[in-house]
Amino acid sequence: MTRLVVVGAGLMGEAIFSGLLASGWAPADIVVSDARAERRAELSERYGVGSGEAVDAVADAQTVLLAVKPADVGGVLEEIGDRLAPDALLLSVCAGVALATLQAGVREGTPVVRAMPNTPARVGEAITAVSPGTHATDDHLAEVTEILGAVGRVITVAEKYQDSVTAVSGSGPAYVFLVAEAMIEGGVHVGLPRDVATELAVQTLFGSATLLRDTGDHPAILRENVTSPGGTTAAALRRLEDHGVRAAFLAAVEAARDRSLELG
Ligand SMILES: NC(=O)C1=CN([C@@H]2O[C@H](COP(=O)(O)OP(=O)(O)OC[C@H]3O[C@@H](n4cnc5c(N)ncnc54)[C@H](OP(=O)(O)O)[C@@H]3O)[C@@H](O)[C@H]2O)C=CC1
Ligand SMILES: O=C(O)[C@@H]1CCC=N1
Repeated sequence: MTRLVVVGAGLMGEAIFSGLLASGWAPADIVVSDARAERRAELSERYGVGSGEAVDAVADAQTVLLAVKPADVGGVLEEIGDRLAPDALLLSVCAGVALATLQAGVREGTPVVRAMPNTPARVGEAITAVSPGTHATDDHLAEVTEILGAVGRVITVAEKYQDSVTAVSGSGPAYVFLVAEAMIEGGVHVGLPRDVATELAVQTLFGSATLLRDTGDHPAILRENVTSPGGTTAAALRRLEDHGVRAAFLAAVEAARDRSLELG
């Protein structure tokens, strides 16, 4: 049996299976299936993994990772839903797609887990929230935790939180990259060479995230530590508040949550 068959080897599918390879999985444990034969061939060549048509590959899979766009899920499940091996596990990372929809697309009794990872999986620093379906046991959750734990941290949440999780951590890297872009542009605006501004911004984000995670201190405390009375940071934060940055983040997360609900 193939340990993992990836159906939809785009950005997220590749991020996960390449992370698994980096963590020590053998290429022979993985088969990738994508809509385009050239993409399958390219991935097979680059990583040494197997490749094939989804409809054939899933019949021999221990776990099927579903990583196609939400709009393609219905068609893909029609194609592969009744081809999964009787005890195979379906693991979906598709935004907004509910466990009920996934379970309705496979044979009765098939274990299903819904998950929301993020692209830092590419460097082993993802955070993934998983929600087990009706027939997923602790052993299935352990298998999912082993797969997604190879590319970062894993937490379990009730399915009702998945759309909100998507809005915070699934989409979250994009918010951070936007902040990075803006900080770099700010540096260039005040006269720094672009490469210097980039190094300063990237290491500042990395260092700040590490400080936040490793100390466990509340972000407000860490922000206060940087903010000298009447100093430079206070002047900058005043401008950010004037421009409604905090409110913009609240609205953005809410919009992402609502869009996830719509996608489902
Ligand atoms: N990108 C992200 O940050 C995150 C994405 N997700 C979720 O992951 C899923 C994939 O997203 P992402 O990787 O960004 O999207 P991509 O478009 O990069 O990947 C989807 C892949 O699925 C392929 N595909 C389409 N139809 C089929 C089919 N019938 N059989 C096999 N493969 C097929 C596509 O091929 P082709 O290009 O030829 O159409 C494409 O390579 C989405 O559901 C998304 O919600 C979850 C967390 C984070
Ligand atoms: O933008 C999206 O819909 C996907 C889901 C989370 C991140 N990317």
